[in-house]
Amino acid sequence: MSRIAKVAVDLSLDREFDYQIPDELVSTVEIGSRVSVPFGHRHVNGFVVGLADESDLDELKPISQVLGEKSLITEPVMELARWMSSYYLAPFETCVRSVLPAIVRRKSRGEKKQLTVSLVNSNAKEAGNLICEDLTDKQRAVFQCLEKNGTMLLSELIAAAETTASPVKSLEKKGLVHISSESVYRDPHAGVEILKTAPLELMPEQAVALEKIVTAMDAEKPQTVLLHGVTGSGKTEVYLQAISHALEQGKGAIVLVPEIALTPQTVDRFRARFADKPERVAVLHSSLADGERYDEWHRIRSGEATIVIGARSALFAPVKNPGLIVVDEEHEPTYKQDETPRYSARDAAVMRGHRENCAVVLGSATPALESYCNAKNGKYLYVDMPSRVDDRRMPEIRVVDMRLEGQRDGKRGLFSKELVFEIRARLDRAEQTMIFLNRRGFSASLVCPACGYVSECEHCSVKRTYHKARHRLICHLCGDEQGAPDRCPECGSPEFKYSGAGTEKIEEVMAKLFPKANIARMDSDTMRKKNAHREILSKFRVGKIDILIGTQMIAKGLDFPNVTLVGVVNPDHALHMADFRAGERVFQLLTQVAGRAGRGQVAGEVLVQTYTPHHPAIQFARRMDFEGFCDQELEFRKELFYPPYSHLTCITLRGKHESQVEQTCDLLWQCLEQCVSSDVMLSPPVPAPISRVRGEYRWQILLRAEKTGEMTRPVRRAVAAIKKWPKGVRCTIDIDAASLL
Ligand SMILES: Nc1ncnc2c1ncn2[C@@H]1O[C@H](COP(=O)(O)OP(=O)(O)OP(=O)(O)O)[C@@H](O)[C@H]1O
Ligand SMILES: [Zn+2]
Repeated sequence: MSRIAKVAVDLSLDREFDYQIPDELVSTVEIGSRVSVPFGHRHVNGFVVGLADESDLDELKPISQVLGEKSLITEPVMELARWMSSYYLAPFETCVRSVLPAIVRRKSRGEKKQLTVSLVNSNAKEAGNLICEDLTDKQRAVFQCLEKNGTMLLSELIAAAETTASPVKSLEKKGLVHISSESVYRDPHAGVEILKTAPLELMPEQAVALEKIVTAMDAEKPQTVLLHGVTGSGKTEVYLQAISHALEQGKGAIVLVPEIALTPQTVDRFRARFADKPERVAVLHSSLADGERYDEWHRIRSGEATIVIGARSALFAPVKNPGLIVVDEEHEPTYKQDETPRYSARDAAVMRGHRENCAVVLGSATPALESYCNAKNGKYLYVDMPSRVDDRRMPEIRVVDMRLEGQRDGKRGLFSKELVFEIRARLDRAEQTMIFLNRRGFSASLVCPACGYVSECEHCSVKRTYHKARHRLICHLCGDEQGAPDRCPECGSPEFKYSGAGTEKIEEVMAKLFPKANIARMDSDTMRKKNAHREILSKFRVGKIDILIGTQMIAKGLDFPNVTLVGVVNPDHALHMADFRAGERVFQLLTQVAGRAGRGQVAGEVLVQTYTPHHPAIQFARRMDFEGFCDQELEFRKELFYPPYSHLTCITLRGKHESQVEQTCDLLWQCLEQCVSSDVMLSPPVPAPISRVRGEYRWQILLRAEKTGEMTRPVRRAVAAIKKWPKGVRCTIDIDAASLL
């Protein structure tokens, strides 16, 4: 039995402290236990992160108390936190904290209790008759109510007997009723009924894929598999059957889905397959209430739930002995957390797989170039499914050159003639259309043609977006908003121009073009209410909506067989972003959006309206040529030593005073220059592409190297070398940065 515990306390000190484990706690303290320890003159809480037999210190204070019954962090998850801390250069304690939902960390007792009341025994009736005369009217009413209904919730009993708790208490004192407290499960799916689905008979490609995955799962050293399946190839069905295999082996499974694709539809598909024992499936995502999250997490910890489906942080779910971890849409940038620790859930999943000796499946129709190269190099097993279920045809993608469109009409409309024509054809045939535009609001910007004034956010270096319904100008970066002016604040001209359409405007114009159609819009503005998602999607499913307009919310994972047309409006602005992955992102997005069309009997069609029709990302997407896209993109990455040929670290300094930020950045760069080896490519400091956010200026330094370790050591040293780190300048280090904006 170890006698010394290493404890990370909740004080952001980034170090561990040794404590003695007192005799009476030896059997309860384990790695991951939540404990209370003396610290200076007070007590603080912390986690046991390690156990030891010896300490460098002679006198150790004892742990005062263990909070909760079970350790909260299992050993493999604790190891994962340690790996994150060293790989992503994040304080260990922050990593430990981030593997637990806040509510689980805060409350050692967070279950919801309910009081139930029952008659004491079968003789109670007789006893009741005997003593009925002794009872007050109210007590009698309560007694009779229980006689009639059996055990009742205290609250229901009080309501039914039209009384208060006090007569019930009196009856308890007389020994006639028993009041007990029971935990109630806060069910995130309360009221939603699902029917069990049977496994589908697999298509040949699916069968091969499943077989390879199962072999990887059963191997002595389970492997990571890249499942490259085109949209509609039935990846989800393969996941489901692979999970069944894990269950048969007595193991659990974790399925990660991007938050945005974590629609009720997706969750229901998993719940339905395992509906014979619904308690086996737990969900973890951001729209759960705290209590629901607490219960779901503890159901996993207790071993009741063995299948977890959730967003990024569900990777840390305390599933015992997982047999499979699935990362669906593995290319999604949202798997990268954008606060410390800046981990990639995909890469951390592969890491957890290694540690728990469990297979990992990364699935996508458009794998990230990093994963694709890992598969081609043999690091991952490559499995592909190049055709759709039932040999359904891939949609035909047409690129509409909006430059020509403009010339034809003399004036530029929002929609091309072709798109309008095709939508009308769908309405006539009672088929459905989706229109995708990755910009919410009404207009991207407000411009004064007279003096050239553009409304920009005061705190960020971006334009404000006009929201017409609310008649306000809103900054999409910091959320700052103000009323839209009637005339130009600079020159007073009343001739304002709003340019660059958003989803709100598309909806308005559509409604004018197709007055009889049912049109709905899905973006973060219309999705504020809790069940808005479910409502719109189920209306769309049953055909009550003809045209669904949306942002990236509608790009992924949705499976609506009656959608035969997808229109993409202006993917161009994403191409012009100052990020080396811009082309890759547009290619992925177009492929995903296009994948929503033609998933049923009727073939689908996709129209992409663009001002840059010849851009390779658009052309390769049109031809559905993933390999062609990769070849040319990889060539460019290789030439410039960008990922996947290197690992990339982005250091960002931010602060209110630009000169201070710039000077500190220069200083840091000089330190770095002295620390890095010749294997590291160090770029000089530059202002970030979005140079100001929330009133703070931002400067960046990029480092690239084949191995991350070659950068982390010098970066750590350089940051420490700056003795006088000016107050007000903050530094973030992003290893394997997903975005440079
Ligand atoms: N073996 C099968 N037999 C019949 N239908 C199937 C089979 N496998 C999957 N399907 C159906 O095909 C459709 C597409 O499958 P699924 O959604 O799993 O594809 P996917 O590859 O995950 O798609 P995407 O990446 O586009 O979201 C679904 O409606 C699914 O029920
Ligand atoms: Zn702003």
